[in-house]
Order: sequence, then structure tokens, then C-alpha cells
Amino acid sequence: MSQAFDAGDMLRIAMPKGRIFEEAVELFRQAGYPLPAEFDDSRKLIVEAPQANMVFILAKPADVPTYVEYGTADVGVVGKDVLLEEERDVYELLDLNISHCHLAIAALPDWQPVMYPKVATKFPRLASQYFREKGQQVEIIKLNGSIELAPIVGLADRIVDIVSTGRTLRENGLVELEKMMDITSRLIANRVSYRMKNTQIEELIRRLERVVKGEGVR
Ligand SMILES: Nc1ncnc2c1ncn2[C@@H]1O[C@H](COP(=O)(O)OP(=O)(O)OP(=O)(O)O)[C@@H](O)[C@H]1O
Ligand SMILES: O=P(O)(O)OC[C@H]1O[C@H](OP(=O)(O)OP(=O)(O)O)[C@H](O)[C@@H]1O
Repeated sequence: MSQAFDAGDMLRIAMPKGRIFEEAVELFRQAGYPLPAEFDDSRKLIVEAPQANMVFILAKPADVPTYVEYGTADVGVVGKDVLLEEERDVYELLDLNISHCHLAIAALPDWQPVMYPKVATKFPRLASQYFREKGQQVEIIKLNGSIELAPIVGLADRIVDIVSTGRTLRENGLVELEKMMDITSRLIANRVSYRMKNTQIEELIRRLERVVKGEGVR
């Protein structure tokens, strides 16, 4: 493997680009880790925060558990939805209580029960497991985004997708049929890093936990 990425003794943190990013950066700052202004407006994918002794790997949300499982990152921040879908071998350390949303089943208001409903989703594993546990046979259609489109254009009878404000469902004329689970973002760790960098990681958990609980740092 290439040695191009040498983080020294800095803690390597996989951060999801996208909507979790800002909240997670704010959380780390509140926890007393000085993150450079570069974070707020940059296209760089590796950002060092020397004063915090951290280096951040900015990845696609769905790839964060992969970087952590393979030990390219020591810890990572990821939505519980992605964590369950990816089924990576990592430790889940802390509920960060950010990026609140829920996973739901939705459809057009005039939906009809059919024998083998087609279900479009970005979360094929989670959706399959959910319907299997309910004893319902469905056909899962994996999509990569704009899931709400599927019932409108006739690709699927139902969708399994993230709902936050409900605006996307509303504006596309869909209704929520069933809430599947609440989702927040989690701190995860590589199993070996958790042992080898235990002091650093435990300190990170302790500081983040205090912010999450609203107790402030120290
Ligand atoms: N509308 C939302 N409101 C709040 N949190 C959300 C919302 N949608 C998704 N999330 C949470 O944020 C995480 C990242 O979502 P985001 O939309 O940034 O990425 P994505 O759409 O999964 O990735 P990509 O940009 O690669 O398509 C999700 O895994 C989920 O936990
Ligand atoms: O309830 P709301 O507040 O409207 O948020 C829900 C929407 O947000 C997410 O989509 P995202 O913006 O990530 O786009 P995507 O369809 O490309 O995944 C999710 O997949 C819903 O479409």
C-alpha cells in the first residue's frame, strides 16, 4: 500500500462531506478542538488541524465506514442509516445527536396494496431486512438519489427514504405511510485504532459527550 498519506501521531478522522459536515465541524469546535478556517471554504479532501493533533479525511457519507473499517481513518462521523446499511466491522462509540432525520416508507396518496410491491431506495439492505422481518415480499430497486421521483414516474410503488422536514415528500405529492426508525449521526472507530490510540479516542469521546449532553467542555 502507498505511504503517501502519513498522518504521524495525528488522529485520522473520516468526515462526511455534505449535510452532516457543518454540524460535525461545529461540534468538534465546541468540544475545544481548534479546526482551521480552511474547513469552511475549501475543496481539499485532506485537511490538517495541527493544533488539535487531527487530520480530517473528507469522504462521501456512504464511504466513511469503509475508511474506518480498513484503518485509513481511526474514527469517523456517520449517519446511523449509513452505518446500518454498510454493515462495516467498526465500533459505534457515541450518538452525536446531530443531523436528525428518520427513515420512512412513503408512497403516492392513492397507493394500492399489490402482491409484490416495488420499493425504491438508497438503502437496499435496510429495506430488505425491514420487509423480511414483517413477512412482506417486495422487490427492492436500488437508486442513488432523488428517490421521491420513483413513485411519480411509475418506477416503484413505494419508497424507503430519509425524511427530515417532510418538504421533499410534500412537494412531490407523496405521503409517509410508516416511520421505520429515528436517525442521528454517530462517532465510529476502527477496532485496532481504538486500542492503539485509546487515550486520544477516549479524550475525544469525553469531550464530544460533554457537548452532546450540553455540559460544555472540561
Ligand atoms: N434531509 C436531511 N436532513 C437531515 N439529515 C439528513 C437528511 N438527509 C440525510 N441526512 C443524514 O445525513 C447523512 C448524509 O446525507 P447527505 O445528504 O449529506 O449525503 P448523501 O445524500 O447520502 O450523499 P451523496 O451526497 O453522496 O448522495 C445521511 O446519511 C443521514 O444520516
Ligand atoms: O424531509 P426533507 O427535509 O425534505 O429531507 C429529505 C430529503 O433529503 C434527502 O435527500 P438529499 O437532499 O440528500 O438528496 P438525494 O435525493 O440526492 O439523496 C432525502 O433523501 C430526502 O430526499
